[in-house]
Amino acid sequence: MIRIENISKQFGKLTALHNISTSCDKGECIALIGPNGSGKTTLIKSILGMVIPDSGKILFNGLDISGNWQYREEIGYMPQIGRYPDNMNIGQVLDMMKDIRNNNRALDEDLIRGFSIDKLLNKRMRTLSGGTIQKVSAALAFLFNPKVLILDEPTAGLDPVASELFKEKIVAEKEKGKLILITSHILSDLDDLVSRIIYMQDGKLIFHKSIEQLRKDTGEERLVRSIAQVMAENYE
Ligand SMILES: Nc1ncnc2c1ncn2[C@@H]1O[C@H](COP(=O)(O)OP(=O)(O)OP(=O)(O)O)[C@@H](O)[C@H]1O
Repeated sequence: MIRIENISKQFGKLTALHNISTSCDKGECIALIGPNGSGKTTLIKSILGMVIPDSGKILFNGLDISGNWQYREEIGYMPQIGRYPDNMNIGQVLDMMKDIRNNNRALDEDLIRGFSIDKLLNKRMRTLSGGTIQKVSAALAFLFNPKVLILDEPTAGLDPVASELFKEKIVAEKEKGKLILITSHILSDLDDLVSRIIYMQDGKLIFHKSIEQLRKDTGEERLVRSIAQVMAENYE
C-alpha cells in the first residue's frame, strides 16, 4: 500500500532520514518506534507530503506521491500537536473540515460520540484542555473513513478511559483491513495493538519486523522490555 524507496532528508547538516526503504501493507498496525529525534515524525510527514525528501521516492498504491495530492484523501492524520483556529468552536472546526474534504463517503462519527465531543460543539478551541484537543484531533483523523490512519503520539494526554476507547477503535479499523501507522513512546499502549514494528535510530531504519519476530529475537514477551533491549544494544 505504501512503499518507501531510498528516501533521505537533510535539515542543514543534520541527516534526519538516511536512505530509508520499507513498505507498509493494508490490515497492519505498524508502530514507529525510536528515541527522540530519530526521524519518526519526519518519515510520517514525508508520507503525508509535508516534508519533501531530498532523494528517493514514496509510492502510494503503486503511484509516486510527488506532485500528486489525490492520495491524501485516503489518509487520516492525527498530528502530535493539533493546532486549530482559537476563535472557532468545535462544531465550526468539524464543519470546516467536512467542507474542505467535501467527499461523499459515509462519515465515521464513532469517536465523536465515544469521546462525547457532540456535547461540546459550542466550546471554543482556545478554551479546551490539552486532552480534549487530542480527542478532537483523533475524531477528525477517523471521521472521513480513510484507508490509512497515521497517528503521531495519539494517546499522549488522553485519560485512561479515552485511551482504551481509542485503542479499541484502532483494533476495529485494523480488522476492517485498514493500514495504521502509529508512533508512541508509551510502549505499554502498543502491546495489544500492533502487528509490526519499525525501529529507527539517528535517521536510520534499524529494522522492520513482526511483533512475533521481535519477541522471538529478544526473548521478551512485552514490547517495552523488547524495545529496552534493542535501545540498549544500539546505544553501545
Ligand atoms: N523542519 C525542521 N528543520 C530542522 N530540523 C528538523 C526539522 N524537522 C525535524 N528536524 C530535526 O530532525 C530530527 C528528527 O526529528 P523528528 O521530529 O523526525 O524526530 P522524532 O523521532 O519524531 O522525535 P520525537 O520522538 O521527539 O517526536 C531532529 O533532530 C529534529 O530536530
